[in-house]
Amino acid sequence: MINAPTIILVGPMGAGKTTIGRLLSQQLDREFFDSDRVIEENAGADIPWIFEKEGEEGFRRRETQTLEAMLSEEQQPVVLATGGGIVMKEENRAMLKQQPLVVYLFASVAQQLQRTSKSNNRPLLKQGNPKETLTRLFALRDPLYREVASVIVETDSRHPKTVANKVMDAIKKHLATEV
Ligand SMILES: Nc1ncnc2c1ncn2[C@@H]1O[C@H](COP(=O)(O)OP(=O)(O)O)[C@@H](O)[C@H]1O
Ligand SMILES: O=C(O)C1=C[C@@H](OP(=O)(O)O)[C@@H](O)[C@H](O)C1
Ligand SMILES: [Mg+2]
Repeated sequence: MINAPTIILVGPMGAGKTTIGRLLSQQLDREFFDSDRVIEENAGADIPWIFEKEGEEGFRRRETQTLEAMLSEEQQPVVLATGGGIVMKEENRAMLKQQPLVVYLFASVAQQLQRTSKSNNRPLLKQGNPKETLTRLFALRDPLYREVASVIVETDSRHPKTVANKVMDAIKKHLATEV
């Protein structure tokens, strides 16, 4: 595992990308990045503010720039959590597909709904009915997560530590079978 490449987490809002990414980075003693946090730091503003002032389009532009910068920098292997919409742009998917270790954290819509109901900082869930939004986005994005991922890990009804261990096992298995 010491030699494992950068681990990139994709999946819907509430899958646990940020939470599991941090745990994995601790277990592997690696740096952790979250594309959403990097976007916020570079913008000097939070995501709701960016959506309000620049629209989703402005946010997506920043997201692509951030992904590009993070993947092109020569760096030690890190753990990178992405935002749930990273797969919407073709150019992002092309970048992700070139990466050796992209993990899709799968969560059912019911579980996404439960986990995202605790916070207030996801602009896409602030308008309309969150269940309908998550259902619509899942139908659109689930095939795209599958398209870019090399490993899929189910997260429903599992404690974050259990999910992190499952990801580690799945990565080991994947790296062992890859030639
Ligand atoms: N496996 C899990 N079991 C229970 N709660 C979780 C799990 N993974 C994440 N959470 C919680 O769900 C919420 C959303 O998690 P987060 O890591 O922000 O997801 P994402 O980055 O994929 O949107 C947080 O409150 C987090 O503590
Ligand atoms: O699914 C999406 O389009 C988004 C997911 C969010 O990240 P998380 O998946 O970490 O919540 C964040 O990037 C933004 O609110 C948009
Ligand atoms: Mg997140």
